[in-house]
Amino acid sequence: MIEVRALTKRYGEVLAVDDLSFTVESGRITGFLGPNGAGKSTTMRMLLGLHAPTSGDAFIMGKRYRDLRDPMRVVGALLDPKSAHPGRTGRDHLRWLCRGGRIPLKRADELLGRVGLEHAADRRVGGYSLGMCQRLGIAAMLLGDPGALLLDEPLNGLDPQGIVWLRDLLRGLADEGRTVFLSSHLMNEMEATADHVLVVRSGRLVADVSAAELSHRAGGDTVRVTSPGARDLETLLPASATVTWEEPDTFTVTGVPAAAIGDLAAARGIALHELATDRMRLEDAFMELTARPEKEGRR
Ligand SMILES: Nc1ncnc2c1ncn2[C@@H]1O[C@H](COP(=O)(O)OP(=O)(O)OP(=O)(O)O)[C@@H](O)[C@H]1O
Repeated sequence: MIEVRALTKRYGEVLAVDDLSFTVESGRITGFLGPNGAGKSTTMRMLLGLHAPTSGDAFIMGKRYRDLRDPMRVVGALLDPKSAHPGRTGRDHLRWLCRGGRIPLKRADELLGRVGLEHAADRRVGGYSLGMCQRLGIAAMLLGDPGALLLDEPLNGLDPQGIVWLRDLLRGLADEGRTVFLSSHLMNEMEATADHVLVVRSGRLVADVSAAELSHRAGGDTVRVTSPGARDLETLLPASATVTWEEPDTFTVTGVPAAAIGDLAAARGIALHELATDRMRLEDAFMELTARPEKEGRR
């Protein structure tokens, strides 16, 4: 579990984190979402003892980072994928971290295999692609088999296969009961990855909700339906549905999920030529939450 209480960080005139309080539960993936400059990295750095808070507290598994006796075994972090020394090989980098954390050196090879870098283990990190650096960073994060994981924008620089791979890995880690906390500035990315989302704006928490709840706040998804029997289908929709006609055979509808529309059409033998959920609505919900028309929250 990760806990932040009234955490505040001021850099001169800039209030980067403003009286932030939240809890990140174990056993699920929690997204830390906010536009650039919202204070996500600063919060993570304070959790990891890299920056001192101006006031407030940050706890990992019930303790301040500086009070952890064996930090690599409690928390793993992926902050800057390019932090490994470019002149070292991937294996040497991980072994060097093992030595610092009093972790058996064989963990380096175990993790290189787990992240799919065994073939590049003896190449210098300077020649790694960004995606390979991310994988090496993830291996480093997991060396101590920690219960809490913090990842700052981990999906940046990964190709689509890499994104799916990382999502599966994080899901597996959460299913093992670990606390998985990752930041992003992209709502759609979070929606596909996280179970729960903390939204920050100007250093303040503006939402602490499930991804489904955030979608609900946007008024639910809009579903686009094209069917030669569209008029008939409309008459079958529940009272909660709000229909907007776009073409003689096409309407968009809110208040009823796509699956329910598909089931209705199937039950009445109505052919569907298109049944699509507009995911952009979720992005809209996020934009609305994080829009900053005035310098709200800054003092
Ligand atoms: N070391 C620093 N000195 C001065 N200001 C800083 C420092 N680090 C961050 N800031 C400022 O604090 C605010 C929050 O930055 P932070 O990097 O935590 O945001 P973020 O949500 O992680 O954004 P991004 O996605 O761009 O990394 C920004 O206004 C930033 O310019």
